[in-house]
Amino acid sequence: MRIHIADHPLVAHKLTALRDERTDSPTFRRLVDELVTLLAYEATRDVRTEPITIKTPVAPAVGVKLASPKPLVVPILRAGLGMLEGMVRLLPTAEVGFLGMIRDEGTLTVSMYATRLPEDLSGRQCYVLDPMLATGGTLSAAVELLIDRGADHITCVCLLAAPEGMAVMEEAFRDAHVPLTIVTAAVDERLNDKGYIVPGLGDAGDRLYGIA
Ligand SMILES: O=P(O)(O)OC[C@H]1O[C@H](OP(=O)(O)OP(=O)(O)O)[C@H](O)[C@@H]1O
Ligand SMILES: O=c1cc[nH]c(=O)[nH]1
Ligand SMILES: [Mg+2]
Repeated sequence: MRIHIADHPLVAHKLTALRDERTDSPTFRRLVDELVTLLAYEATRDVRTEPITIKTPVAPAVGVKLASPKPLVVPILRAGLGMLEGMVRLLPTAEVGFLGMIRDEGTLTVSMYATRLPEDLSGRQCYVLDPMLATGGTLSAAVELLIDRGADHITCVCLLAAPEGMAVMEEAFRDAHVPLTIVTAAVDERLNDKGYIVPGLGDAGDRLYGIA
């Protein structure tokens, strides 16, 4: 598994504003959108392209276009939905699949309540969107499902990660034959006893959408 921590002053600036408890929902949504655009630039470094020839006003030129099959972007509901627009803006040919997942706040175990994905993901590059990688229960279950359906290249885009969640992902996919990358804006200190990232930003879903 490859881990990329986006080390850029604009990323750090936006992340600081996101963490701030005084940031209201409309501003939080806008900052998530902007931050994803910056992370998407890194996350799509290996996106497959194919050559095309076009004509400039002056001469023919060889360029590239996004390859087929189309990349698949998979936001994990709810909070991952806040990252969708920022991602597809940079990947306009992408298709979008959905996973609805929620963790029990007491036991921290995850259940999947919605799945809307192609049955066969063979040959597809997949981009999983989830702002928070905490215990890793959610993201590991999502990645496992994509691998089971044949995805052959998976990149997870997270705003924040905890070391505990990173370790769970490393262990779960140690022997995976699929290239797996996690792109995140920062790795925080730890989880608290309720499974929240410290210092983190609180509950990403609630801060985006308001209801628990
Ligand atoms: O790494 P984990 O310990 O599994 O926690 C991370 C998950 O928790 C949050 O989702 P939540 O269950 O709060 O659902 P929501 O997005 O609907 O708020 C977050 O959006 C992640 O999906
Ligand atoms: O800190 C955390 C952990 C899980 N989910 C969140 O939204 N925030
Ligand atoms: Mg939540």
